[in-house]
Amino acid sequence: MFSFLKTILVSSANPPPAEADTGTKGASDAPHTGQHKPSEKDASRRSTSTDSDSGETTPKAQPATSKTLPPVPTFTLDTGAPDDEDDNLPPPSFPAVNSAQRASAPSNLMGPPSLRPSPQSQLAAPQRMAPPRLPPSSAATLRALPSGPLPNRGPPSNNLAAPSGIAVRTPNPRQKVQLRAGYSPLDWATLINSGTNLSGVSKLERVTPSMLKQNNGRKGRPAWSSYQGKVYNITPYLPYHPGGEGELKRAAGKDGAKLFAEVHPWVNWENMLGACLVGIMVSENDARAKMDSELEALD
Ligand code: HEM
Repeated sequence: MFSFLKTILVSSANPPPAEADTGTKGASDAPHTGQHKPSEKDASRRSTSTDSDSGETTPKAQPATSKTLPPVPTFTLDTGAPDDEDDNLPPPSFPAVNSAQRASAPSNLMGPPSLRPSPQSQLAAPQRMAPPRLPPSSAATLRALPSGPLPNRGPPSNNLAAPSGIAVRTPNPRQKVQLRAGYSPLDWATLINSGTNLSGVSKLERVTPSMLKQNNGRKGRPAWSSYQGKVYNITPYLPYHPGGEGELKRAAGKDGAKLFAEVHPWVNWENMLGACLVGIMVSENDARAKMDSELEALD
């Protein structure tokens, strides 16, 4: 470490011989000791430089002089010169000259000093920048209520409040009913997960159209309804139906798939009515043929 520093000090104390006449090439060849011994290489270079002096065209590095360098710009600090000098400066480039921020900002925050208000008005002015003023058309658009179902969501609630606070009815109101205590969707989920048989039959049935029609929920009979070939006993679900018993009864004794799909295609009836499965739909002929074969087996 010390020897290295010593080397540097000695080197700076004994700089290598000036080579302005031979260019800068020889500088890198100078030994670290600072004792520049002219080698054969240097001698040959000197001879080359001498050749160039005598007319060769190899370009040489020239020392920089004030004639070749561009003038260096000078800067001076503002030492409290009068404001009048600043009035000639252009306004700051941000925010843009015609922007809403600039238009709505207090003038003491923007613009050249010549536009600044007097000290009295500065005291009264708000210190925060006011929000940008929107044109009347865009303000109305922001406040407009959605008129139809929102994308990827269920039908909108019909209790949307207008900005004025008055409830407005949407064109697609929900027809949900107030369910009695103990008949919420959660209560239904608890019931079907309890493993209780809600079908009203001991084994799966082959249900003919006439059988389906007969079990329509009237005169003490259960209400059956078919969905894609499967028959469900919808009687236990009636008080739990969010759309009301009356709506659900419209599907009793018949195929309810069309009505169902018209109102809430997103509801999974298979999951909700699994515990209510009565059987599968068969044609009258199938049922008759089955009965015949069973009678034959008995003979
Ligand atoms: C047996 C099969 C059915 C099941 C499991 C069922 C289930 C449901 C469920 C879970 C809801 C709430 C939907 C929600 O919150 O998004 C509902 C609502 C409703 N259901 Fe059903 N439903 C059935 C059949 C029917 C039928 C056949 C009709 C009409 C004929 C009907 C009419 C309605 C109506 C009007 C609503 C309220 C409106 C709405 O939620 O958008 N439902 N039903």
